[in-house]
Amino acid sequence: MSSSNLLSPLPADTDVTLDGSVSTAPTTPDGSLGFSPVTDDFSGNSTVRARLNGRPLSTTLFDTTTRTPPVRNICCVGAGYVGGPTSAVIALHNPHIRVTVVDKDPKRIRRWNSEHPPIYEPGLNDILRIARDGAKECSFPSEPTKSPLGGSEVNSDISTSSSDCDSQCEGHRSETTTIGARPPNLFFTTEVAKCISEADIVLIAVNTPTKYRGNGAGSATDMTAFEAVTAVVAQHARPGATIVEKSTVPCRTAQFVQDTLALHRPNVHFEVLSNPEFLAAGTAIKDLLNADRILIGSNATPTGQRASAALASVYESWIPRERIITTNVFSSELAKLVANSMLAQRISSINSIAAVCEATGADVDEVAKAIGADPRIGSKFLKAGIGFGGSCFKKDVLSLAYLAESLRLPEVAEYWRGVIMMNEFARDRFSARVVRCLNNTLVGKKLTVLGYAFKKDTNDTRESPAVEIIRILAEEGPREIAIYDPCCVPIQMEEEISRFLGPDMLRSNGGPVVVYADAYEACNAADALLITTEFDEFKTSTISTTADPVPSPSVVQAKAGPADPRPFKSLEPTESDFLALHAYMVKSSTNTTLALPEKDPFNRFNPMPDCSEDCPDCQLQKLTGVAGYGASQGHISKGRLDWRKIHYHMRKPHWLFDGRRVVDISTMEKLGFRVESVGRQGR
Ligand SMILES: NC(=O)c1ccc[n+]([C@@H]2O[C@H](COP(=O)([O-])OP(=O)(O)OC[C@H]3O[C@@H](n4cnc5c(N)ncnc54)[C@H](O)[C@@H]3O)[C@@H](O)[C@H]2O)c1
Ligand SMILES: O=c1ccn([C@@H]2O[C@H](COP(=O)(O)OP(=O)(O)O[C@H]3O[C@H](CO)[C@@H](O)[C@H](O)[C@H]3O)[C@@H](O)[C@H]2O)c(=O)[nH]1
Repeated sequence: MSSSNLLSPLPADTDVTLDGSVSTAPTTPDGSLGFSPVTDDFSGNSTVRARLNGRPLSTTLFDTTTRTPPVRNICCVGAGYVGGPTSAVIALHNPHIRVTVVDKDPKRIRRWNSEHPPIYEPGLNDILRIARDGAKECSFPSEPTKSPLGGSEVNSDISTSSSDCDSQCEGHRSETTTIGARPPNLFFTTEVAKCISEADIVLIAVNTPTKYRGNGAGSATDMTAFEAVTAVVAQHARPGATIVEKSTVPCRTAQFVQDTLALHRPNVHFEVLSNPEFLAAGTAIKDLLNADRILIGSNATPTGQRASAALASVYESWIPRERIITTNVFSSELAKLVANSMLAQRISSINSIAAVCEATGADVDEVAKAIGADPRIGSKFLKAGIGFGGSCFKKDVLSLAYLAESLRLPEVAEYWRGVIMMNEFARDRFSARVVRCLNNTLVGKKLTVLGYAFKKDTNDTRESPAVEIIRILAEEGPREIAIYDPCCVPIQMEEEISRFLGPDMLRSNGGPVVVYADAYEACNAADALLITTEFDEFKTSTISTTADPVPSPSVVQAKAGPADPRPFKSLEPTESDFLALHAYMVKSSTNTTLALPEKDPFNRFNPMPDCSEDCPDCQLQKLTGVAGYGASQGHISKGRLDWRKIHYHMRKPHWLFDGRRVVDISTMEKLGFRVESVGRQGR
């Protein structure tokens, strides 16, 4: 494909062939194939044939000798948790590529084009300010300065240094580093078809939840959004474009995509790749910037390999080549489901052992430490608790189980369903323990649930075990179920509880649930406290019955924030180097008069676009009067709870049920709490 075609996109309805001439290939009208990638054709034949035009998935009609064309334009369909941050990082590290994120939801797109994006992830805003808004040239000392705390001080040094001497002089070159200006290369829009038609690579990153009705309900993947996007891509993608599955999809979905393309555009060549995402909520930017692996599945044909190499080149802008794993397309699809299923399985495994510990006197944390020291097992993902939540683990384990059932492998399906069963067992065992300890009646009692999000440092509540625990406790008729979460916004929690558990659950409608913005008010006069999310705020505070131990150097460093990343590894700093320095400067700055988004120690950022009238973050700020309260600022720790104060204002006998193993049991018992902990024998 000639580069001039790549740079000057044609209208959405114009087809251009690889050699640049206009194609006569027809574009079919809207339509759906009604395909189920899981239940369709599982004959197990190694040569898979495209059913619609008889062409094998890997067949090419094209000259395979030409070099991989450079990628100049990427379109990501789906501006959600995955599409937004992934595209932002791709754009940050590839300033020569135009990255456009498209979504059918205009409200979501408006928010991406504003000061308050629809999701909060630490570090995301700084990346948007560079890639979406364009950035100014800036310079800074190449070595750490003596006064790391003086953000503005260093800033003034920079301007003196860059304006007072010739940038080519010897002294300047060794003391000052300059990072160039860049125009915006990240865009958010609802013009789905147009942007697809302009792209060399189309990433599909739409939601693929569990089906909630019909065949396979509660287990199979709901491919509605993915199928709809595939049809649009098939009609509008430019010939020769590479279509990438970024969504988590059932194994063999690539065949469906290829079939759809062939149906709509026979005789036009497209490559289909699988490139699943492994980021976790709350650490998305860190995970993307330092990905331990990038997985790309492709056809084994020369064109498949070329497409894979082109996508790999995008990641190679910041990920070392050796971390990019290439496989066949179905292996890649399956690997994503297996990665999540194995992580979920580890949690269920340790939670099954927690039940054994509770019955025997062994301690699950001690067992986890002992087994985790074996490098063949490893120590991660062995924290026992009330079970995993989140939008991915349950749905992906169920999708794998459904796949196995579709392949007539009921034993495999049953094995993986056991992971979900154990997860529910962990959660329900905890609620049952609370009720049992409280004399099997909650009538007239106040219980306080600490933590509503599915994991710490996020306000994401999808599939949070706390929700089901609240439902079970409410059935026992307590006087009050108080809820406090350091990260979630109370009015949003109330809205969710009303939606998931019914409006009658709320105190305002006569129910037992009251949501608090203050932990101490939530715990006041409580009969029992339940820790349901592993927030650091809930850990035993240093205000204890014993003197504080001398903190270790690593603890001192952790409190001080990130270290100065200078001098950088390479002479030409990367955008990641800049962000690391920026984070260090902002964290070290003592200037608290600046609102967080305005903190710009190097004067690199342009003004951010305004929010629209319907921005929920702005509305929330107006309502609460607190700037930065809510998702836009993310989680700003309020510090650890003062457990002594909480104990003083609670009712006897001071029950504390630790569902996440976060408190120090002996300290809490010395304070007077009656502690019941997951994975430890109770009274
Ligand atoms: N959330 C995570 O942490 C995570 C991590 C790894 C992988 N995944 C996978 O990535 C995929 C996306 O997940 P997500 O969390 O980003 O979902 P999401 O719900 O946050 O975002 C999906 C977006 O797609 C848009 N969309 C749906 N249909 C569309 C259409 N026809 N045209 C244009 N836009 C459309 C929606 O409006 C929405 O904004 C899923 O398959 C998920 O399993 C998610
Ligand atoms: O030892 C542990 C570790 C985690 N959890 C719980 O497990 C859940 C999931 O945690 P985590 O994996 O950190 O968060 P997710 O954002 O759900 O990320 C998972 O799901 C994503 C979506 O597919 C993947 O991309 C990530 O790699 C995968 O970690 C949370 O409820 C945690 O409390 C435990 O109970 N014990």
